[in-house]
Amino acid sequence: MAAATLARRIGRSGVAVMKFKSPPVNSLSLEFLTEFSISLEKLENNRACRGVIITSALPKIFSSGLDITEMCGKSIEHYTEFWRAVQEMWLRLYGSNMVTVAAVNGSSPAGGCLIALSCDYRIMAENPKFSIGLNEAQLGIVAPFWFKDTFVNVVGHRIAERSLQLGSLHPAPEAHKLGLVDELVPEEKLMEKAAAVMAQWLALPDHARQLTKTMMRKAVLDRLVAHREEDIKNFISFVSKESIQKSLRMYMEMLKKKKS
Ligand SMILES: CCCCC/C=C\C/C=C\CC/C=C/CC(=O)SCCNC(=O)CCNC(=O)[C@H](O)C(C)(C)COP(=O)(O)OP(=O)(O)OC[C@H]1O[C@@H](n2cnc3c(N)ncnc32)[C@H](O)[C@@H]1OP(=O)(O)O
Repeated sequence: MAAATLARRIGRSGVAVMKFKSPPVNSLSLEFLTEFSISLEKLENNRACRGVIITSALPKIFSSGLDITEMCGKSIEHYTEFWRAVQEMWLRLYGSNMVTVAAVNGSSPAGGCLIALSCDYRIMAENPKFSIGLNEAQLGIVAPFWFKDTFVNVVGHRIAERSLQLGSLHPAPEAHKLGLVDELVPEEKLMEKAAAVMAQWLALPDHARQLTKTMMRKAVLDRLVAHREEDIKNFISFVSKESIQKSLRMYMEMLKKKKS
């Protein structure tokens, strides 16, 4: 891979640590997503690995979500490849047999939030400047049904409905209150806490935990598998609309202006 987006390490405890490292904001480009999926596949196939902690090597940002430039002014072929890579990443992570813990050490909008939601447990740094949520509506786009399903499975229908319609980004304390993250800890304690949670989950026999996880997640995973091609078509037709392209361009401009 051209860019070193991820570092991973499997300790004697059978736990890998994956650190997102794609400056400036760990946006999920096609290359990043491909590398992430391959890394997950390798860990999944490694019998020595029973769990993975996902965090960021960058200060203040866990992941800024899907790389918006991948959805602007590109060809149908590119959109197809990109969206398939997004689907693949989610199918691997949400369907993983490993214990997955997100150590959310920075802001995590949209696709970044999806990664955290797809893990078994979320611990977030208790910094109110860090926020997390599915804010797609704020960009004038719509979270796909499997983003929504993943969200509903974590926080329940009512909270998900309100949060999705408003495209809310919840500061860490609010995210904790809503159940979007399981725990808040001081930033310097995040990895220590993630390791402790991991040890607790790994204390159970793998087969019982894995079968239970499959039972809880299968319906949602199967729904995307059954409608994968249709979902790609929907993405392409949605993102190809001039009105959507305009919204995305304006959002990127707003991000740039914010700096000046
Ligand atoms: C009913 C029919 C339904 C059909 C539906 C079918 C399909 C669905 C269709 C579409 C769904 C698509 C789903 C998308 C999910 C997503 O993930 S969209 C991405 C959402 N992400 C965001 O909104 C985050 C935007 N970024 C920020 O808020 C901030 O950057 C930050 C993360 C909080 C960091 O702030 P900070 O001040 O530290 O940094 P800067 O803002 O200065 O950013 C630095 C640099 O990075 C660029 N950038 C930031 N985020 C992104 C990104 N997501 N993609 C690409 N580039 C990004 C930013 O522009 C700066 O660039 P520079 O000015 O050139 O330095």
